[in-house]
Amino acid sequence: MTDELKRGLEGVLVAESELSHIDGDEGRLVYRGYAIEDLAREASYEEVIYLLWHGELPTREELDEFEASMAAERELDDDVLGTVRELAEADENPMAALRTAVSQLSAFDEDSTFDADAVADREANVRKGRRITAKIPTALAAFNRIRNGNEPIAPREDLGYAANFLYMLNDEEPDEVLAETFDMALVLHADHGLNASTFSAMVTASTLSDLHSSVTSAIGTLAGSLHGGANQNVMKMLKEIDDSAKEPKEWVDTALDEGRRVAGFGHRVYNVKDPRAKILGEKSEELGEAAGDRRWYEMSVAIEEYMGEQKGLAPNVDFYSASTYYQMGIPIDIYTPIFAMSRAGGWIAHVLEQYEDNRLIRPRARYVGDEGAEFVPVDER
Ligand SMILES: CC(=O)SCCNC(=O)CCNC(=O)[C@H](O)C(C)(C)COP(=O)(O)OP(=O)(O)OC[C@H]1O[C@@H](n2cnc3c(N)ncnc32)[C@H](O)[C@@H]1OP(=O)(O)O
Ligand SMILES: O=C([O-])CC(=O)C(=O)O
Repeated sequence: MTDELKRGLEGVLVAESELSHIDGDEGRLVYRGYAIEDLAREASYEEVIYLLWHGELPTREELDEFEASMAAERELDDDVLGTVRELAEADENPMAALRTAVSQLSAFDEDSTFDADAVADREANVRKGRRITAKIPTALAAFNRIRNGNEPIAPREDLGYAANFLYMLNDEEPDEVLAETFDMALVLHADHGLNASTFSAMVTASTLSDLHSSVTSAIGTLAGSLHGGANQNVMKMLKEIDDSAKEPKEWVDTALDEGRRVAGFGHRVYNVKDPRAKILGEKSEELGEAAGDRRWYEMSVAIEEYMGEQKGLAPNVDFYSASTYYQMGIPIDIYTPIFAMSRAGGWIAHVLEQYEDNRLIRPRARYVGDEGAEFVPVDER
């Protein structure tokens, strides 16, 4: 047993995984051996989660079957839709609403179980994983429509995962550029080693709790501003800079002087620019070019250059996803739930892996509290 303290578990190896590999010095990311750049360009989100869950890229036939089986699971049970409605009408935070809805899904899942002998059943977990992943977009799109005074749009089975979400969100089929850009963003966010939310899912699974609990834990963990919550804070910063007509530098100087973190910069594993930020930066630029408004992209580039000079920090995945989603017309406060929609594929893959070779995850803390305190009964204190 070592007594070396690793705050934030930095660098601590706790598992072996075949899912994703990050080279933080070279800025490289692979899912099961495939470079993220190739997957982003060539593969759909469904193809990528098939790869993560089943270990190999699907054949055409396997992909068709997998897509159809996911698409058939998109509808929400009326009770879950009722909960989503209540939460939307109460103006709940979208991540909190998603967390609650995903938790409730287990009540209507025929494979739902807390039986220790059954929680790790791989086939049942793949079925549950398909249902959870298929239903998250429906819940999120319905939530957004209801809080804006609109009725939810029923999912369509003939559209891909990405296109169907945009269709349900906007009551309009997206054009090819929007659907492909969104699909690519989902591919880029699908997995990333033992990030905090994935680890949270694994810790939950390691107690032999169930998949719904694992994904619910992960959603709660992703929500924080040091993790998935950063993407919306990036866009808030860009909007604030735009509204104030300040130079991006000035805004950053003020934030740093006040000891605040600049959202979208820094990473526990990357020491260089995140490869996903490169791809999303290109998308952000293309969207700005197409709209004849390069403002959001250029402001982002100015911040990137200045943060590099001032702090030696490079953008992470959240930085350019913000201006990409904004230029796609997506509401800012659902950027993090969209991250969850994608990362669900990775969470489930890691939970499947955890169950295969499970050991309870349980680190320890160095006790620095008092010893030998003498107990005094409450009325004598
Ligand atoms: C999908 C994702 O989860 S990607 C990450 C998304 N989160 C963000 O973008 C939020 C902003 N970034 C951060 O807060 C951090 O870079 C993290 C949490 C992502 C990584 O943090 P860690 O590896 O734990 O680094 P740590 O928090 O110890 O920071 C190291 C130093 O860099 C500074 N730093 C790190 N990131 C930033 C930032 N974005 N802005 C300003 N300073 C920063 C810290 O203040 C600290 O400085 P100090 O040593 O002088 O106190
Ligand atoms: O890996 C991490 O620490 C953060 C994360 O989820 C990502 O970058 O996608």
